[in-house]
Amino acid sequence: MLNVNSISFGYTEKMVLKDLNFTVGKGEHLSIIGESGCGKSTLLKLVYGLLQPADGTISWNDKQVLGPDFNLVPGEKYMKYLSQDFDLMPYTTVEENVSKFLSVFYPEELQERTEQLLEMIEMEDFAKTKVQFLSGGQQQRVALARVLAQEPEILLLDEPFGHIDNFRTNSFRKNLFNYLKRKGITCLVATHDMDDVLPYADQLIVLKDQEILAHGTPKNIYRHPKDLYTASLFGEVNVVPIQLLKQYAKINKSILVYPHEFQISEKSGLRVRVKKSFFKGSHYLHEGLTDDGETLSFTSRESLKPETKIYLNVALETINARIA
Ligand SMILES: Nc1ncnc2c1ncn2[C@@H]1O[C@H](COP(=O)(O)OP(=O)(O)OP(=O)(O)O)[C@@H](O)[C@H]1O
Repeated sequence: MLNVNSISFGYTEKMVLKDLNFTVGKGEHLSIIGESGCGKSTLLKLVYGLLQPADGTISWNDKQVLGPDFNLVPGEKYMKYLSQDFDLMPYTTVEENVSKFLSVFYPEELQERTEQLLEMIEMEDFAKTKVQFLSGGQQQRVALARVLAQEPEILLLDEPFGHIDNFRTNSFRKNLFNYLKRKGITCLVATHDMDDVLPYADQLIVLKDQEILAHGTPKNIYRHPKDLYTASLFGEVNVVPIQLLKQYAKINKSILVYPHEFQISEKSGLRVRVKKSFFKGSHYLHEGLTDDGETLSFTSRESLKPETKIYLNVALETINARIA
């Protein structure tokens, strides 16, 4: 188990992270999200031992991770960190880059493992291509296979699909996260992409103002966002006074409503005039104006003409869940 215990850190006197505490079990997937500059990469570097915490300890199975003050060559053997720099050998082939870390004493196994890893990154056809001739996204995939060839117990990934196009990302992401689960490799992923988080992460940490603002399962944090900051990390969100939705309500409070949580009615509810519509593939996202001049985002399956008047409603159970 990875144990991060009261970690604080600053590059200067100003702290970037303050008193962080969490644990990650063997084979678990933890995602770290938060606005740009909130300290996601810094946290991964601390866990890897590249930075020295000002306070606190980090340990893996009760063995302390030593930072650069105590470790001449920072980084632990059982842990791999894939940063934005890929650290590949450009003048050798994809195959050689990956197999370099496999044992040469078992040539058959070496060949099989290399093929397995190339299949996982969907680069079988590039086995004999020199890395210098690959695109950024392809290099990122090779870097990942190379790291996995070293069979780490923990893998730290910083924006792992940042250079890979959407077309590839979906299948590659699925291959990778399934592979890590199968092998029982613990992984910590710093990301902006909710498609990395919602389907795969066992735990989610939201960072803000040096601290952990929310910590739980992705489902729980998504369904019960603590505040606008957290909800906004998942996409568009509305802040709606309850009295606008239920006039009889005595509570003078606002709740967070995701666009798809509005139900559209032609008869009753909160009256809105459609202003703009955006085609999103599976649905339309609309911007509408209430009689009070508030802009709300909501979705529908069908297109809506500008200036159409419709009524929005939110299920009582959603309202109750958000008030709580
Ligand atoms: N080497 C450094 N020296 C000084 N300050 C740094 C250094 N690296 C990062 N910082 C600062 O520390 C803070 C956290 O940076 P970090 O890169 O960890 O954020 P992040 O959440 O990973 O951002 P992003 O999502 O944009 O990658 C930022 O304010 C950044 O400017």
